[in-house]
Amino acid sequence: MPQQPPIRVALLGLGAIGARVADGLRNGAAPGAVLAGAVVRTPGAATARGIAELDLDDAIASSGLVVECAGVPAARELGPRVIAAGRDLLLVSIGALADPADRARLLDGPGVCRLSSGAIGGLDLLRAATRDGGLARASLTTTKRPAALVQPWMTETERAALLGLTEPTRILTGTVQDAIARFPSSLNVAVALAAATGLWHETEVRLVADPRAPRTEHVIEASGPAGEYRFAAANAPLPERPASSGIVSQAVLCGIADLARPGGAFV
Ligand SMILES: NC(=O)C1=CN([C@@H]2O[C@H](COP(=O)(O)OP(=O)(O)OC[C@H]3O[C@@H](n4cnc5c(N)ncnc54)[C@H](O)[C@@H]3O)[C@@H](O)[C@H]2O)C=CC1
Ligand SMILES: O=C([O-])CC(=O)C(=O)O
Repeated sequence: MPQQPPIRVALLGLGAIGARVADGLRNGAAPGAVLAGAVVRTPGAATARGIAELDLDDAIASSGLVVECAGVPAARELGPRVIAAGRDLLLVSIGALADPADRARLLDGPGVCRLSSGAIGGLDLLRAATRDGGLARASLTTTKRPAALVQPWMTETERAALLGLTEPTRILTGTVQDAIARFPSSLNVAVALAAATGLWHETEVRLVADPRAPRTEHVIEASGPAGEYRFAAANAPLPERPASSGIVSQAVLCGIADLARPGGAFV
């Protein structure tokens, strides 16, 4: 069989997850894929790591796949440009799909937008369960350390209260839209759950700040005529950025590998 040329991957964002994905690509962790370069916000941040620094147009032109790991605002702003140019996009900041207009710009092509499973699992089963009205309701309960949940919109008093917690405390109960608006770098998983089930308005999101939580937990519960489902993940947080789970870069590398060498993937 003739060998396929490797798929060239451009990263959008080179923070905690992006840097690990870049290292994985350079170490052969996604066979059939090579790193073309990265789009960064701080000039020099990619070249300092020996990675070609690209602007978005270069990234689109010089790659077969753009992998977004730059956060929800960047995904909303730049993701649609990738798709409009006909280039495929692997989205990690799934929160960019929360707004229906952004969702259409990202999902309606001509480029293909793939969604990373990121920090959670069970989305394939829930997607199947939701067909023919099989799911009526869903919830996500996420637990993280308080320091990982501090947000720019918090007042000094709110921030101090969060950091001073001594017991597990629920700090959000709301819709998927509330969750991603208030915690855009912590609750992409809520939007991933809604994207899989279509239960954009019927999903309740709860966020718990636990000063003693050794891991980041995501518990998904869903039910309806199709059955009852419960998935729990307890992920080790990234040491350099505890807001993100360590598993996410591996999920992204699995996704890239599946796109580079189709076959054997669960779909
Ligand atoms: N789907 C999921 O399960 C998960 C999704 N995420 C998403 O991944 C994002 C990245 O996570 P981390 O790497 O931990 O965050 P991070 O803050 O370490 O990295 C984000 C990087 O993107 C860069 N960036 C921001 N805007 C940019 C732009 N316009 N152009 C180029 N670079 C830009 C920042 O400078 C930073 O280096 C999170 O903000 C979140 O949206 C994170 C964890 C789980
Ligand atoms: O990494 C995680 O555990 C989840 C996360 O930050 C997100 O969904 O934005």
